[in-house]
Amino acid sequence: MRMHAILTAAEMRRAEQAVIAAGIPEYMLMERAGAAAAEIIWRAGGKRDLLVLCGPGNNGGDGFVIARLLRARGVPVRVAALGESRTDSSMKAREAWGGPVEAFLDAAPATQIVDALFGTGLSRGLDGAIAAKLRALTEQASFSYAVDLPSGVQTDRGELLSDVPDMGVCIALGALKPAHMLQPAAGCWRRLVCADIGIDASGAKIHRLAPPQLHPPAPEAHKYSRGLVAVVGGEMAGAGLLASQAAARAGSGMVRHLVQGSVHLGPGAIVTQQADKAGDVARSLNDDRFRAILVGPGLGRGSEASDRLKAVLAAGHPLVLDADALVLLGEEGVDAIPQGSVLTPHEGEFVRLFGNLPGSKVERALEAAKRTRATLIYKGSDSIVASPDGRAVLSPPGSSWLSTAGTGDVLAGLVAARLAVTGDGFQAACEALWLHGEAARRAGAAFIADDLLAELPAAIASRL
Ligand SMILES: NC(=O)C1=CN([C@@H]2O[C@H](COP(=O)(O)OP(=O)(O)OC[C@H]3O[C@@H](n4cnc5c(N)ncnc54)[C@H](OP(=O)(O)O)[C@@H]3O)[C@@H](O)[C@H]2O)[C@@H](O)CC1
Ligand SMILES: [K+]
Repeated sequence: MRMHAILTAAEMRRAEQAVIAAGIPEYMLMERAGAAAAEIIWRAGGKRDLLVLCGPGNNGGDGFVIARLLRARGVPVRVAALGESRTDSSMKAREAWGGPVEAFLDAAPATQIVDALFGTGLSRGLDGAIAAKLRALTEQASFSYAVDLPSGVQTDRGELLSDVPDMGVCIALGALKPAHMLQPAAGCWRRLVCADIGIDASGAKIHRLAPPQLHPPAPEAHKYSRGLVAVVGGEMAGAGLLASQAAARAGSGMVRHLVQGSVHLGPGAIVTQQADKAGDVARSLNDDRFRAILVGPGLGRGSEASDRLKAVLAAGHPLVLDADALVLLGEEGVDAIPQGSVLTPHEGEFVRLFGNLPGSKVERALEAAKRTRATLIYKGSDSIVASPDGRAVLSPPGSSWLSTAGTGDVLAGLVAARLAVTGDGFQAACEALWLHGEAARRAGAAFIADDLLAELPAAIASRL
């Protein structure tokens, strides 16, 4: 399994400095970056006419290298620049290009365009006229490539500091940056490729979500050794049932669904147990064989729900806290969250729990994990798993069809199952997030949350 490292702009600069200190000049790195990008462009666009847009820094320098190398392959190349080149390496690359350089705002369109205006050194939004010209040229081109990042994208936060047109391919250089995974930036291209330029990113704390390595049950396994899960439901039985089924299909040995009222729904494999009062919940959970308890889906937000939640918090088992449990904890305060729990907030729940924390979504997720000493899945179209020890995993954009009722309940059930199986909150969160995305991919279009359940066995089988 290959874990893609994600480096912030500052970490990227440090990694670059380490390579330079080891004797590779900066210009050599620029040549590598330009060569890698040129290869990708050549494979996609061949000899179609190309316009390279170069900025004043090293991103522009990469552009000049790309222009020179593709010209040498017989591509009709023009270059347009935003003024003079300002770094030593980009001046060198411009000199090596040696051809004409048009004024950016006057550049005529081309079949292919390369955005090498700004990369990790972007410090503010593009001027209106420059952004408008970049959009016009991009829309007039049939092929468009962003070098490292589309110009206007903030590297660490994934924000758009000015208007960014839709690009065809984004060519990340050396390592992925947070903006390659975070929205809205991650929605600005159709394809993302990462070019290796010899940067050592092995110390990275942030990675892209990778397909997990899963294992079948051991030969001597039985239902309790595989992990007993409880799903503590409440007012709305359907949500708890979805979560229970997800937990049952994601590798746990047995699932008990504690319901309010005499509701007996769902497949026979799920043990439905009536637990009307908080005391019933406490009694049911008084069993050492539980490896994970999920509470939140369908719980409700009234005083009864609050009492049920307290019974769960006091039970002393590894917990997955989702949905209404997070809302109730938002009122109660995060101090009530037992250390080592897994929390699965979406944006609204996150803000209720932690307020408006500063920084990027990654920094906010890590700060919340540190405060609660819990693993977080900070959900969204750019979900993040954050550990209190500082590790974070960022999920690439998945199926937008997941934005439908009940998919969060399925994810919470998956986390509970994987927690019961692995005993490790961070690993469980990563595995669950990947399985959820993979089930959605397999379910195709216009699915409902229940459809994800049927896809789980195949998603799991693909990783054994
Ligand atoms: N790290 C690596 O290992 C490697 C990195 N490489 C490449 O280098 C890139 C980073 O290069 P970089 O640091 O020179 O920054 P870059 O993005 O070219 O822009 C900085 C310049 O733009 C200016 N400027 C900023 N915003 C502006 C605005 N809105 N409007 C106008 N001007 C604006 C800014 O000026 P200032 O903010 O000081 O006014 C400065 O002059 C990286 O993305 C990758 O492509 C590879 O070559 C090799 C290996
Ligand atoms: K760029």
